[in-house]
Amino acid sequence: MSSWGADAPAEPADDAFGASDAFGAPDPNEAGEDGADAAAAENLSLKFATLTLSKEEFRNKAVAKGWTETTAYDYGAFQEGFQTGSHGASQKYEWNDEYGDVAPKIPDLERILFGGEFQVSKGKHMENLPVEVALDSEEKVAPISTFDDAGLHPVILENIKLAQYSLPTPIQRYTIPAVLQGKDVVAIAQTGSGKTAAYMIPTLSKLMGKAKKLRGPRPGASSPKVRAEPLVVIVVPTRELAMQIFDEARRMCYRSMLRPCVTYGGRPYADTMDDLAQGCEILIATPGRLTDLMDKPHVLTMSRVKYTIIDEADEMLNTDWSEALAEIMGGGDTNDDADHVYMMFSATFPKGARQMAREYMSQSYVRIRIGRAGQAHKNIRQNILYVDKDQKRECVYDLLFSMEDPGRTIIFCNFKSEVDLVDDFLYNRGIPSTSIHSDRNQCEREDAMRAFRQGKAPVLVATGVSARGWDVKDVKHIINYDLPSCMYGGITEYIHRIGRTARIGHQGLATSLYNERNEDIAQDLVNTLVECDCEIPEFLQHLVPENTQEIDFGDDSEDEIEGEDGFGGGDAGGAAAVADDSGFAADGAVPPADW
Ligand SMILES: Nc1ncnc2c1ncn2[C@@H]1O[C@H](COP(=O)(O)OP(=O)(O)OP(=O)(O)O)[C@@H](O)[C@H]1O
Repeated sequence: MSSWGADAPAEPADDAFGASDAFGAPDPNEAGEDGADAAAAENLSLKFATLTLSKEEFRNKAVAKGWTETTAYDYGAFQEGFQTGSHGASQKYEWNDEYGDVAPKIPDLERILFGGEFQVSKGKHMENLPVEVALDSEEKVAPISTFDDAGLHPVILENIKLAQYSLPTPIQRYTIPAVLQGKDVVAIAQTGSGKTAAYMIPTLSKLMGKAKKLRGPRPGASSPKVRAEPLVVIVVPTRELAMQIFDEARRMCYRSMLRPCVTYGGRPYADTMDDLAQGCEILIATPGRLTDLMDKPHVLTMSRVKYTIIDEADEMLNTDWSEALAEIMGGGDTNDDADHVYMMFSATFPKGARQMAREYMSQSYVRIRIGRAGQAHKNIRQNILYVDKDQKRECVYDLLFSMEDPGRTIIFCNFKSEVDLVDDFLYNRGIPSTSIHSDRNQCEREDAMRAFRQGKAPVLVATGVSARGWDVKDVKHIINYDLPSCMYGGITEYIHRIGRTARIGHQGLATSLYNERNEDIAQDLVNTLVECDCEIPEFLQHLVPENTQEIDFGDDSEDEIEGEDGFGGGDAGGAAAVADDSGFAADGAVPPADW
């Protein structure tokens, strides 16, 4: 064990890779979410066990739990294109007009959509997530306590149950009623807090009852193809995220008339056209491909769109996308009726981005923020190690053996060339790793992601930019091989990277390799560690603020609460909800029992 590894705490065994079967169904031995046993109590204190296994013992244990032997890529096959179809062509529920009012179940499809890698279980540590709510709305938004009391369409309620979402998360408690009231929404909440379902559930629920009336044409005998006339457009910054949101849409549209489609750069055009020509009510897209299609009126019209949703909104408001976004938000033949609803979601929302968001939203939009914009949470154990540049690879190798139990790990590098080098290095040492970055062709990207999700390659090396929003089950360890520099996202990027672990009440570890090249992010890093009660290493102690209770995060959240445009309503007569002593919004709603 090297000196770096000695500093690296191994995580507790509760949520480890092996505890819920590496590739799908939860292990029956895993304590349920209510199993507040002694072990859980100990985990609550976030104590991490010290390493006890040798590398050989660890490897044997890892193999027993699903680590595969390394297998070389067949790069030739990737060049030939998709062998088994792109992810966008994945199976979904196809409505048949003969169904009448109640559509039948399709057990095989149900298993695909809600089982295996898609089967989520809420972790045992929801109480470590922030619950303070800042809400600004002209009209009262009464938070829901359960999905059953939200007035949702019965089909989506059934799908929520199949997805095993037992209770709404804090962001869902407020966003669902706001969307059901027909409001434009800007919502900010921590990574892994369920923002996707927060917009998907109420939007689809509202449309399900009226789908027959609202939906566009379907191909028939006289016209074998139709153009896509979506009712909902969801725009996301990366291809992988588009596929993931499509998966959630496939689940939530199950047994409904709403047909989801996804389009992204790299998905073969012919494939996309064929899919859209079968009918499309929900369109998930990356911005470049969407504007491309908007220029082809025989393929796509935006004239029926009732909901435009921007996920990872601060990334999308980034100047690189600003032109495409302006076109999507109001260009082309976009429906500009007053009832067109706009929504924006992210875990981070710098002040500049918030100002831009206001340009696109109606004056009475509802703003919902859980905790502080850009806040990490205490379920992520953050650890910073001082490592010289030329020792980083060895260090990462050792870190992979530092966990008490093997789990999925993502290693972030700042450069594509570094990603390739680190992946090669680990592969040559027998680690089942894979990698992803924007220079890879689409087949390689989808294959790498599939291998990682399914656990065939439980170590993924990636550039940070590509990883926004990824939700992969059982990611136990994030390693920042490089820390993001302030020129390239800084602490915002760091928060998104470490947020790939410890999702929805689980715990995880984030280890960052630090040296003098990272001084520009040091102060922000220390502030984040202090806020999350994580240990500050000796070499960063001098940056610990004197008053740790009043750290200036430079995010201007307080401005929002107090200012004219503020969250919390202020003079605008808004229905402000702030946390009471119990940490739940003091708005009269009864908090769910176990959040
Ligand atoms: N109410 C719920 N109960 C249990 N699990 C849920 C619930 N809502 C969502 N989830 C699950 O939580 C996980 C994280 O959700 P999601 O990806 O939407 O997070 P997010 O807030 O968008 O994160 P990020 O900011 O990183 O994109 C998903 O696996 C999702 O299926």
